[in-house]
Amino acid sequence: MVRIEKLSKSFGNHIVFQNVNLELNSGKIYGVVGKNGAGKTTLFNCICGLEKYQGSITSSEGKIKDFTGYLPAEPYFFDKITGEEYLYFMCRTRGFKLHDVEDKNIFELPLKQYISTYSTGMKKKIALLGILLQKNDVLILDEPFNGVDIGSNMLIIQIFKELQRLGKTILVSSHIFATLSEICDEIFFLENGEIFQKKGFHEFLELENQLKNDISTSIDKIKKWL
Ligand SMILES: Nc1ncnc2c1ncn2[C@@H]1O[C@H](COP(=O)(O)OP(=O)(O)OP(=O)(O)O)[C@@H](O)[C@H]1O
Repeated sequence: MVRIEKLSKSFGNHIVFQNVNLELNSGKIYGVVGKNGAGKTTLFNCICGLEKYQGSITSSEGKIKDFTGYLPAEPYFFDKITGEEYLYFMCRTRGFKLHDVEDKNIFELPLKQYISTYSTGMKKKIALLGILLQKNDVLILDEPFNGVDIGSNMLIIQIFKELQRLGKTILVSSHIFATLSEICDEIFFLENGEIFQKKGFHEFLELENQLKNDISTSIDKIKKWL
């Protein structure tokens, strides 16, 4: 379990969020939604130890980075590394050797090619495959569905369900609300520096309606000049 207590993060005078308290339990899928700039990536970076913060983020299982796989919205790769080398590297960082790499190539990626030649969606898939092969207990995924083809999106959803069955913890951000409401046990809504926890079908529906209401003013405006 990951426990987040009194978490606050600012960049200079800009408060991203304040006094956030969350618990991430095993076998659960947590969604994160919020407007562009609401703080989703910043929250993930704090949990993964990539940003300084105030408050505490702890786990009874030890150091969070030792059992957490992070998929950034725009994954970074070394120059001149092939897909296959990357997957071997990712497993090596967890102290084991990767076998039968082609058999693990569920996204049918050209593993002998340099990742620098991959498309945006292919880069996301190789990064996701890397953290899946590591067999992390916690997965933090920043917009995993973005830029990925329809079939792979369906596959990713099924992978999430399988990981949940295995007792893993998933924290996932997305701008596709229907996908999140289908797969998540809880959705965290970031707004104006606060996080609101939504649980269950009715609260998800309420949140979706709230998000729809938020855009109604803009729609009224655009109708006047479009
Ligand atoms: N390194 C930084 N320095 C200064 N401000 C930052 C930095 N990183 C993020 N911010 C600011 O923090 C806020 C939250 O950014 P963040 O990237 O977490 O948003 P987000 O919810 O992930 O947005 P998006 O949906 O567009 O990906 C934004 O106002 C952003 O401008």
